[in-house]
Amino acid sequence: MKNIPVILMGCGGVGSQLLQHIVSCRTLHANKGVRLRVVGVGDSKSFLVARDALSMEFNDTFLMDICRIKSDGLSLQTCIDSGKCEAFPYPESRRKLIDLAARLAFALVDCSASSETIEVINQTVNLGCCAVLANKKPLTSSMEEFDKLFLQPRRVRHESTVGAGLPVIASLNRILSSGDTIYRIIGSLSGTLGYVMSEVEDGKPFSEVVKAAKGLGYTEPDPRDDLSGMDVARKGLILARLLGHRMDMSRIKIESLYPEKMGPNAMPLEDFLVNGLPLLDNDIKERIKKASSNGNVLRYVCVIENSRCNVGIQELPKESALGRLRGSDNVVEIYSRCYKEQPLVIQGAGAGNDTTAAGVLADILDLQDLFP
Ligand SMILES: NC(=O)C1=CN([C@@H]2O[C@H](COP(=O)(O)OP(=O)(O)OC[C@H]3O[C@@H](n4cnc5c(N)ncnc54)[C@H](OP(=O)(O)O)[C@@H]3O)[C@@H](O)[C@H]2O)C=CC1
Ligand SMILES: N[C@@H](CC=O)C(=O)O
Repeated sequence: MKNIPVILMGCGGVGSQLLQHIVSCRTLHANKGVRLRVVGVGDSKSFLVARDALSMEFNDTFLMDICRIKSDGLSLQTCIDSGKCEAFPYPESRRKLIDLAARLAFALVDCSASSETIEVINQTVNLGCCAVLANKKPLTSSMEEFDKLFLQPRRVRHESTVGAGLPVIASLNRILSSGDTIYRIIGSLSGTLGYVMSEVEDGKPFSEVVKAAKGLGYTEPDPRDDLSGMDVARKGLILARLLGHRMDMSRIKIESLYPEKMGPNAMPLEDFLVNGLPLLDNDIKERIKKASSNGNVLRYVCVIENSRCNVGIQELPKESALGRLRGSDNVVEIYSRCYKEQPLVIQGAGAGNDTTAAGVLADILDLQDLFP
């Protein structure tokens, strides 16, 4: 039986769902000759590690306790007295991770939405570990950090960073490996914005629909990351960099759905959700009404072409591939030498804890040949 030690950073919607998937797939994995040994779990405040991570692991009851604690909105610090693990506050936890990576090769899974994880990911990968990311931020900082991370490309997986569980990155890599040239990608890459647009089309207020998207686990921890277009821009940047374009976020033209005075530096999240969002209802409703009077719909679209990437709202025919999208579905159209007239199209649920965590789990399993 192959053993893959797993350490999870970030145990919110996606991370907790991943732990549940790991537990519920025990028999399936055993039949494939693989066992995932979860030896550490961290949230924003602390990091829990099995007492002897080289030989011990968290048992499934403890993993489910962790999920319960997190879904009750509590900190992992609550588990400190359980006697099953050692607990480390930040930043001591980072040192513990590096220390452990020197003795044990593990899969470090980033299900946080933090930009602070990149250093520890790079250091552990350098020491022989693997990294699996749902978090887009480590892939969208400087080109230098991106290059560092991909010094060991076989040890890094990040399928869920674009299109959640959809096989977007895998398809792109296969096309590129075959020597085919991709010259255009166009897509609706935000589950949140797709859901919001189609629900507002059906007559619901924008503010209510955004809050519903948050409740359904589609949005980023702060939904302004979605509404500002930043989340889509990050996905666009990841795809553009995979195509070989050495570009930074500053090169992407991004359209925001709220004014700067409602941004994270000007307004606390709670204030934005309660007081800011309703102020946007009318504008979006009017834009959608105007598009509808032309027989069109609004979709938030990402276009990558000629080493340029733009993200923003487009008015599109209702019957186009993008116009037909409903709910949290994403669609990605890839045009290349082989897919010239008719693009390769990937479509399906593009957000949600279940599908995202499933994508992360598939990435971990994909690493099995790198573990003894
Ligand atoms: N939801 C979705 O549909 C998809 C999400 N993703 C990505 O998955 C990631 C997680 O999303 P989601 O689960 O919805 O977010 P949540 O806010 O539910 O969870 C984030 C978790 O990360 C923890 N955290 C924050 N900072 C750190 C840190 N520095 N180190 C370790 N853990 C940290 C938080 O801790 P605490 O609990 O203490 O706050 C929380 O447990 C995001 O990067 C998102 O972009 C990708 C594709 C789809
Ligand atoms: N907030 C994102 C989640 C997946 O990346 C989205 O809505 O698409």
